[in-house]
Amino acid sequence: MPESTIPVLTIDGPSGSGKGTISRAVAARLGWHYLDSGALYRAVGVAAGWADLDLDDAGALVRCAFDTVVGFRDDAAGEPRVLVNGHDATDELRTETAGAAASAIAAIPEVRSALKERQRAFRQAPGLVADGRDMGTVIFPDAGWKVFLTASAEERAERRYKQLKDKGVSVTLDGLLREILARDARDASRAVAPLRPAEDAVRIDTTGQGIEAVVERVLALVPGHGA
Ligand SMILES: Nc1ncnc2c1ncn2[C@@H]1O[C@H](COP(=O)(O)OP(=O)(O)OP(=O)(O)O)[C@@H](O)[C@H]1O
Ligand SMILES: Nc1ccn([C@H]2C[C@H](O)[C@@H](COP(=O)(O)O)O2)c(=O)n1
Repeated sequence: MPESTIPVLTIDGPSGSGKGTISRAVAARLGWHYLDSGALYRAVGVAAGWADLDLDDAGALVRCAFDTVVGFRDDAAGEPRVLVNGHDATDELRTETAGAAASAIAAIPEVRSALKERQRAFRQAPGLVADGRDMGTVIFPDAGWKVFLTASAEERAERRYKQLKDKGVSVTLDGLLREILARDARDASRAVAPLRPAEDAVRIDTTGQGIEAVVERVLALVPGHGA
């Protein structure tokens, strides 16, 4: 099947809007592949940290983006794991520190270019669900279905708070809200591929909506897959 005819559904949105959760569930229901593009940016940020690189050294970060090897696999319990340069970095990748580092390096245009083809290579039959910030605008502008997920910043902070508490991570709700607002501002204001809905994206505000309801709303967009 020529790559351009393989169906793609993109789900973009700010941090904590539920992109990863919804995309994974929708991909499973469709039997399609899943791309967590944020994990690629987080992996470069984490690899840069391991190599003690300066987050202001754009040249070194671009080299790091080209050199960092990222692998995705499910463990025996079916939980997704991410390998960075052969090491299981799943837990480190999910920290707020890694998210902030990813957001900072993602503002460097050459880092974005370095990751572009790697993301497009995930377009494999029978289809792909891709989540991130620029999936519908830059990486897969020809996607058949585009979603832009939102939720109030307060609800997103509460979701993250609950998620981290459940993992035994000590955080405060106020601190998380500040981090979420700072990351939204940085991701939306950068010059290249800023966080914004594609013109043809369907916007879904998930504030007060459960995960299953959102999954059904997204699936309803794909002919033959609604409830
Ligand atoms: N509609 C929803 N209602 C309640 N909780 C939700 C909903 N969607 C997602 N969540 C929960 O919110 C948390 C964050 O979701 P998720 O990691 O999918 O967000 P994200 O947009 O991918 O965030 P990030 O961009 O930071 O990776 C998870 O604990 C998830 O279970
Ligand atoms: N398509 C993407 C995906 C991610 N980023 C950057 C900006 C985010 O703050 C950071 C972490 O992403 P997350 O794992 O929270 O989805 O990575 C981006 O610029 N473009």
